[in-house]
Amino acid sequence: MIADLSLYLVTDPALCGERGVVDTVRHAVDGGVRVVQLRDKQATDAEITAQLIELSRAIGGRSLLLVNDRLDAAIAAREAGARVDGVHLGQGDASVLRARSELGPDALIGLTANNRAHLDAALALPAGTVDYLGVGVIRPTKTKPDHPPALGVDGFRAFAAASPLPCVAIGGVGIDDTEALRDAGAAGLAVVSALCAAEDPAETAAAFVQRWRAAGVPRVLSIAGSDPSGGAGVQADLKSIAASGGYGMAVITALTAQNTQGVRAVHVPPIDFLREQLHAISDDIVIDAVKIGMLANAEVIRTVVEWLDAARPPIVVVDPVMVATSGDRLLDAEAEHALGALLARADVITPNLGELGVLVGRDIDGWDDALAAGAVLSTAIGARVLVKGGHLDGAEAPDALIGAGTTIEFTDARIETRNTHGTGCSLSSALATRLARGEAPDDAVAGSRAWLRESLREGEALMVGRGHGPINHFAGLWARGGLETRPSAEGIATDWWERISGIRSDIDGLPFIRALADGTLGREAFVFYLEQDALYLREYARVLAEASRLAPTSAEQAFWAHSAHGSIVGELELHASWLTPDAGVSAETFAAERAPATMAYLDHLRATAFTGDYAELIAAILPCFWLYDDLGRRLHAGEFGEYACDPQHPYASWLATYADPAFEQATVQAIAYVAEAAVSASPERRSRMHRAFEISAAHELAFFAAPL
Ligand SMILES: Cc1ncc(COP(=O)(O)OP(=O)(O)O)c(N)n1
Ligand SMILES: Cc1nc(C(=O)O)sc1CCOP(=O)(O)O
Ligand SMILES: [Mg+2]
Repeated sequence: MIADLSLYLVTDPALCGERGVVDTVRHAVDGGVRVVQLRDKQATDAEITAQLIELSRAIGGRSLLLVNDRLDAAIAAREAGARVDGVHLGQGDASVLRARSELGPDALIGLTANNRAHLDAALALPAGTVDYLGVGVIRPTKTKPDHPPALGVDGFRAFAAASPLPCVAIGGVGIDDTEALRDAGAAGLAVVSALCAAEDPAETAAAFVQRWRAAGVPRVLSIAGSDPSGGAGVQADLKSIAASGGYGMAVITALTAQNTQGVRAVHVPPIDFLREQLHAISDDIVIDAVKIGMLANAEVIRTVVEWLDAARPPIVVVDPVMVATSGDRLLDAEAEHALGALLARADVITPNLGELGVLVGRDIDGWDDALAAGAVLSTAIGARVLVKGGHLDGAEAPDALIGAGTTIEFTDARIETRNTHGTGCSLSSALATRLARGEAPDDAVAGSRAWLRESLREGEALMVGRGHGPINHFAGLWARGGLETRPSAEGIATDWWERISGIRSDIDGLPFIRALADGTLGREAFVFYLEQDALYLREYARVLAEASRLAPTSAEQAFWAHSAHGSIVGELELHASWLTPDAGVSAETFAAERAPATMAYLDHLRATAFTGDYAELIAAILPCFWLYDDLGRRLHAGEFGEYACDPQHPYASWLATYADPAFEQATVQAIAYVAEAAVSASPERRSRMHRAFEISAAHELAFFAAPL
């Protein structure tokens, strides 16, 4: 394990005063100290051993524990069962070679180096003998009166630049040195008086940690499954971490074969390989935060828990991936049980309402109930809970950060988009990164949510997949960097047409279409269809007229008005030519009942017209043009059989109306108007347009299916 040396407390009994060393250490570790070095020049070895045993208990594995100078005392404390992780030795102290030999390869051994000669000597030692260098003094300090000449920050920078070993800055280090020393290459700050003499060591340590984190690029490890479509899993985590200002790393717990339409297969590699991945990272890289996502089974969960206890990352965010978008439970009972141990090691968990329900053992009934359940869970696991309300119905999309006796709610208008794949993964990764940058929890949630909303709004432009597409993790960065890419009108039209390919093939396969094409369609079904078409066209004409009224240009106003005229003329011709008494149709066709499919379609169009949004309305209007034109030309071109082109076909004259060149031209124009409106629309409005378009296409399918 590589040690996190970021905040390194060296104790001094005099400076700890009446509070004493143990309580000072306990509070400082509570505040985020990562290494404790017991330093006491007056105590006997036996006394040092006893203090190490007491400190080991007080720290409880939450920080590393070293001892200054006293190698034998460290050995004795270990033999007494204390967890003593290593020693720090000076130039005149015991040999680091002996320390390594006595304490073993996993011990943390530090060596003081105040000048170039010390550095060269350290580098001449066998590799792996020394883990880090204590380099000082940065400035004169009373804590060590016999200190060597001050290096200053620049002297430290030069030293660190020449050292392949991590360098911890020591000697006169205060909180205001944090940024400069981290920038100078420090692997950590070793402080004595700044913490031992502090009125509140926990608060002071936390302040040091916040400044240290804010001064660097957080190294964030995602432990999750792989989503080859790039929208969720480690792929989304890495994008989210990078977009939030972190350096992302990823350990893969499971391989999935999935796309925007669902998961096809899951492969869980051998558990030893997961363990190897985890240790490969923690043996080499200081981890500032971990985000844990999909853990496929109990064995994977236990392996991750075991590693967490060894690696002790300072920030752990768990996205309890337990319930699929479909509502299916993703973990078996054993895994759900094992999850408890993982949650107990989390700083924040981010369940959606389904996952919250599983974790508290009951269904969640609305937002207030979710808040209550979140509070229960937070108390039970001793961590903050970010309850995600995205699955709630309604115009609002709330979240709430619950924990430490507070509930902070965040709410915004829901963003209407189908491109929500990986939203949960992305939010939790952004949150972990922001926490590792030193942001306060509520600020980190607010910032992550704002970034996520921008990414959701821009997801449509990516045009990824035919199902629930991904968010655009870098939308904001691209916009600010001049890299924003707007889709072309042609690209949008192609994408939208492709996205209804399933509906289009379903229409082709309908009995009604097949029977119409091969001439076997019964008279009754045909007349039913004509009647419904007549009822539809009369109302469709009104919707087209509304589009004309809303149109932003006179050309579009004229086009939609002309189309409205064409629709009502078409309806009238239906009557004149087909809906006649000798066709066995009553003159009062409009007394005919609107079939459910007709009613639903018209309701969708009228509801869209009611929004007053021109772009959304013409998107809803478009499928009627596009699908009829496409179907008619293919029918007429013989794609459904040559007979459809035969003048002897019982419906030859009807089929001929489908292939009208004027209608084809009108369709091309309608597509152009919609695509141009989509290009200039905001991503959110474009998403609403696309949704209206897709719903209309689905109604077309139902309309063609109704007669048979
Ligand atoms: C982290 C760290 N760096 C340097 C020292 C100084 O150790 P040493 O040179 O052994 O001097 P004394 O501490 O013994 O006075 C340190 N203790 N820790
Ligand atoms: C223990 C120690 N070693 C130093 C070295 O330069 O090797 S300076 C030092 C004391 C640092 O105390 P304070 O943080 O209160 O300045
Ligand atoms: Mg010493």
